Amino acid sequence: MLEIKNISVSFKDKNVLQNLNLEIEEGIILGILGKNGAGKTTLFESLYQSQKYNGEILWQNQKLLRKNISYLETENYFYPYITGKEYLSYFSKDRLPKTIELAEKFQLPLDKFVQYYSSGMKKKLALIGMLMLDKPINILDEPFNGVDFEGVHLLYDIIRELKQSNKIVIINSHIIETLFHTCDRIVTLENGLISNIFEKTDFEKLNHFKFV
Ligand SMILES: Nc1ncnc2c1ncn2[C@@H]1O[C@H](COP(=O)(O)OP(=O)(O)OP(=O)(O)O)[C@@H](O)[C@H]1O
Repeated sequence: MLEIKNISVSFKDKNVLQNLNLEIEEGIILGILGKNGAGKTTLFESLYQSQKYNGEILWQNQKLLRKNISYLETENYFYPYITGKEYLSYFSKDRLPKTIELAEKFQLPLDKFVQYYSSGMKKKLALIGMLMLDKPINILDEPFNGVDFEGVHLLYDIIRELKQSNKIVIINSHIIETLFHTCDRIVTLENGLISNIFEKTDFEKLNHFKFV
């Protein structure tokens, strides 16, 4: 279980997260919906331990450590003169064949310098690297952005596999249909806390949902 307990984050006089609480069980794919500036990135960075916060984040009853979590950020930055294959070799070590298989499914030109990749290709490359880290908790921030039709379907399969391996996946997407398709549960982030929790059977209600 991942337990987020009374997390608060402030920037100067702005309280971005205010005593936010959330529990996520293993094998759950959780979607987060929030308006621009609602604090999703701040929450992800707190989970990733790159943002200072007040409160507690526990994984299996211990303080959550960076080694247990991976984070696919919205923007992906690469050294331009590295090839896709060289990049992935840093992550995969003993799993290079699996990595290359995934890259082939995504039709990534692995021998090209990353500087010649499109933004969708960079997203796919970063995603494969992240998957190879094989962490129990995985944050995907806008993973569908820039990814082509076939890539989206591959990503659906990958998320399904992560669920089958009992991993936690936290997804932020402004394309609600992608959340309907992938998530077991969707929460809304408003005024610094989790304002609603929708289970799969309630997703229909989100079609009419309005933020306060
Ligand atoms: N380092 C910072 N210093 C000051 N204010 C910040 C900082 N980081 C974020 N903020 C503010 O905190 C609020 C939440 O930002 P955050 O990036 O977490 O929102 P978000 O939900 O990820 O937004 P978006 O959907 O636009 O990416 C915003 O008002 C933002 O301006």
